[in-house]
Order: sequence, then C-alpha cells, then structure tokens
Amino acid sequence: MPSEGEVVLAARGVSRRYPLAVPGQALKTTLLHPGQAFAAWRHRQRRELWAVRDVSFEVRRGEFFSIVGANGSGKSTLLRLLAGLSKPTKGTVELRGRVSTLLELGSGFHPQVSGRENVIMNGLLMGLTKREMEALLPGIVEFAGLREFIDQPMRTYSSGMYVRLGFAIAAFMDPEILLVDEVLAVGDAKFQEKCYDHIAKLQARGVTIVMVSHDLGAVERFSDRAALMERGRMVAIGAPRKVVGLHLERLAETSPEIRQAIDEGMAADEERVRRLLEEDPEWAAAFASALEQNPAFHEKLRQQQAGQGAGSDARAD
Ligand SMILES: Nc1ncnc2c1ncn2[C@@H]1O[C@H](COP(=O)(O)OP(=O)(O)OP(=O)(O)O)[C@@H](O)[C@H]1O
Repeated sequence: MPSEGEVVLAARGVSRRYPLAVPGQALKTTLLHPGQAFAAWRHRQRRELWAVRDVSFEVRRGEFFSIVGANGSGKSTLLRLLAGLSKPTKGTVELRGRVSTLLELGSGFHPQVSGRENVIMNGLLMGLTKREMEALLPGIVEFAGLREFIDQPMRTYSSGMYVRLGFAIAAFMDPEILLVDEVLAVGDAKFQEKCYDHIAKLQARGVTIVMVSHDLGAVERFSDRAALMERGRMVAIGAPRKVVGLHLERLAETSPEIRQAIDEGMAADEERVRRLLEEDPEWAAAFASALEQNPAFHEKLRQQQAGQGAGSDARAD
C-alpha cells in the first residue's frame, strides 16, 4: 500500500525566489526626474517573487501524487525543483530512486539532430548506456508512433510529435519515480488515452508518480493524494476529490466566469441524467435502487424537493 511504503521523495521547506522583471526607465524620465528614477531603481533591487514558498511534503513508494492550482501558482517551478533542474533558494529535496522527468514541451531535445539521436542522448543523460538505449529504442518509437519520422531532424516535428516522443522516452526508461508536467494536455485525445493507460501500467508496477495537471478528471482518476498550490504555497494535501473540489471552489471565488461554467456544467449533468431517466427505464430503475441504498442522496433529494416546494409556495403567495 502506498500509505505504508517507504518515503522516496521529500520536500522540506522548499522555496524558490526569482527576481521580478521590471521595465526599464525611459531616458527622458531619468533625465527630467533623476530622484524619482533613483528611487525606482532602488525599489527594483527589492522586487522579487517567491514562486514557491516553504513547501514540505512526502511521497511514498508506489504513490500517485498530483499537484493542482491556478496559473502561476508555482506548480511547474516546484516540479523543476523536485527534478533537480533548478536549485531551491531555501530548503531541500530528497529523492530515492531512478527519476525520469517529462517536463515542458521540447526541453531536452536538440532540434537539429534526428529523433533517434535525441532518444539516445536523453538516455545517456539519464545514466543509461548507449547499448541499453538501443535496446529500448524500438519500443519507444513504436509507442510514439514515429517509425517513419525517427531519422528526421526534430525541427521538422509537430508539437504533438515532440510530446509523443518525450512521453515515450520518459515512460520507457523504466523509472522508479516519474515526474510529469502538464505536457499530456498537448497531444491528441487518442494519444492522451494511450499515455494514461501506460501511466496506469507504471502505477500497477509500483512506480511513484508526481504529476502537475489542469486535467482534474485525470487527477481524480489516478491519484492516491493531491495537493493544491496557491501563490507558491501548498495550501492543501489530501484525497484527490476533496482537493479538486477545493481548487474549483477557490477558482469560482476569484472568477464569475468560472463560477458560471461550474454551474452550467452541473446543470448540463443534471439535464443528461434527467434525459437518461426518461429514455432508459432500466437505468431509471437501477438509479432509483441506488438512491434507496444511499441515505445521503436520499436526504439531499428530500431537502431539494422541500426547497422547491417552499419556493413555489412563496411564488404562489
Ligand atoms: N525563470 C523564471 N524567472 C522569473 N519568474 C519565473 C520563472 N519561472 C516561473 N516564474 C514565475 O513564478 C511563478 C510561478 O510560475 P509556475 O510556472 O511555476 O506556475 P504554474 O503553477 O506552473 O503555472 P501554469 O499553470 O500557468 O503552468 C509565476 O509568477 C511565474 O511568472
């Protein structure tokens, strides 16, 4: 069980600071208002952004851990810190096992050389030998569906082809820990499904997976635990459904458009269920019996009906 396995990844008080890019002063302002320009320059020295702030968590062997959060909340920065591609300003990251990473699109590929050479180079960078990589190559090429293109320079590849090759390499390196950033969202739906199937296989083999994603359906489907990032901080860790629910609530609080989309999504779901109940008597019977067995649903339905009743009474008055 992941909850009992050994800790293979730990972040302890990890923070990452970036200097904030500030537009330069116009020459005219500097000449006409030197005091103001100097004050702005001094202020600039202090402007900085903590992309990740004091994040601590542990992941156990075989666990699938997802990180969600709004744009700019620090998810990718955190993953890069976990992967060792960037150094924490404060805190430490500890990893136990062979790590394979699938980060931003195209990172780690050289556009001028062929897909085949890039696969070999990626393997060497991860500590495998050329012979080991050559043995893995046919499986990687087959999975990526790039047999006819593997000897072409990668600059001729589409973004979808980059993603396919990137995923195939990361997944076939026989990782013990796989770190996956958003990239799966770029491929076509069929390839995404294939990736998720492969991830499920890795998961079944006991590979530890940390995934950053905006695909909340996939987060709920695969994760053992999820975490929510907000302005660089990890503000919640727990059951994926709860964390995703909290994330959606927070998004809805900050944006009326998102609130509307969630409400519309729920209305569309209700509409679909209503149609199914009308069209399919067998399904309606199964639904009714499921409701019977679920007191919480029953209570909710009763409250809803009571609420509607009260509403129509009020209107009648
Ligand atoms: N190399 C960098 N230099 C300066 N600022 C950076 C750098 N990388 C990230 N940032 C800033 O750090 C913050 C967090 O960025 P990050 O990409 O980690 O967020 P994210 O949660 O992955 O966002 P998204 O969901 O949009 O991918 C952002 O404000 C971003 O502009």
